Amino acid sequence: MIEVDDVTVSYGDVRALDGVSMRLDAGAVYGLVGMNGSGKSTLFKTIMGLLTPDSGRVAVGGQTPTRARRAGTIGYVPQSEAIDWAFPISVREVVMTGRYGRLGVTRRPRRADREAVAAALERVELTEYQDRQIGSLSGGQRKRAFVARGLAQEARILLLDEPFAGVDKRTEAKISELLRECAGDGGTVLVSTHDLQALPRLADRAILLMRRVVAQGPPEQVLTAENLIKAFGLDPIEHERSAG
Ligand SMILES: Nc1ncnc2c1ncn2[C@@H]1O[C@H](COP(=O)(O)OP(=O)(O)OP(=O)(O)O)[C@@H](O)[C@H]1O
Repeated sequence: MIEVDDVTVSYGDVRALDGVSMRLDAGAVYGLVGMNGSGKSTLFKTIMGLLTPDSGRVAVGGQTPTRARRAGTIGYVPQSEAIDWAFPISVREVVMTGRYGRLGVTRRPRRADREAVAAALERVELTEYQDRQIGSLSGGQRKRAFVARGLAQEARILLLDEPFAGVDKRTEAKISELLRECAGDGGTVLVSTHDLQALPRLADRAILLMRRVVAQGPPEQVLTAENLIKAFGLDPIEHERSAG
């Protein structure tokens, strides 16, 4: 569903991704793990066609990323920091933006759109909050609103940039369950997370990123001490010993 082949992406002199390759199939959840600055958001933006690689190739459902995005194939839940929470828009309207690709030129939602939005709000348990301004929700509720937008879009691919940051365990479990359902319905889900403990339950496959792919495969095979040291730097205990 997503093919990333030897992709290198730079911001001026900063090389954010260096020869990254991966293949993401339909019907699975992929957990993307790496330290701050390892290139996770850059990878999402590249798959979305918002950044152009210096070299290498990305295909999304056999199309270029830009075409796939414009066709509504990809649902994207950005990092909270990337969203303007003061924007005067209700929770329901945020979720409706997931349907924009399907609305006609009038942009007027049809019954099917309203039903998809209502169903998505129900699934994330935000029905009673639908008329609130998006910025008036708590951090976890905001995340759920954006997950609902991805669900309402009915995209075959869902990319989520740290949907668990700052949410409580119950919300994390709820979002995880929804992502598993999406994969169960044949979707491809790529989710970045810092919660290594929850990864085996969430993801079928883990991808450890440090500008390059350090390891990818079943979570238990990827999250070894050796790989984590490669991806996150020095083992803190070893570091203390050698420093002491
Ligand atoms: N717009 C930009 N201009 C210049 N450098 C950038 C830009 N965006 C990201 N970078 C750099 O590219 C590298 C990868 O950043 P990216 O945001 O992809 O990391 P990340 O893994 O998503 O990090 P985090 O976990 O902190 O969100 C970092 O070194 C970062 O400083």
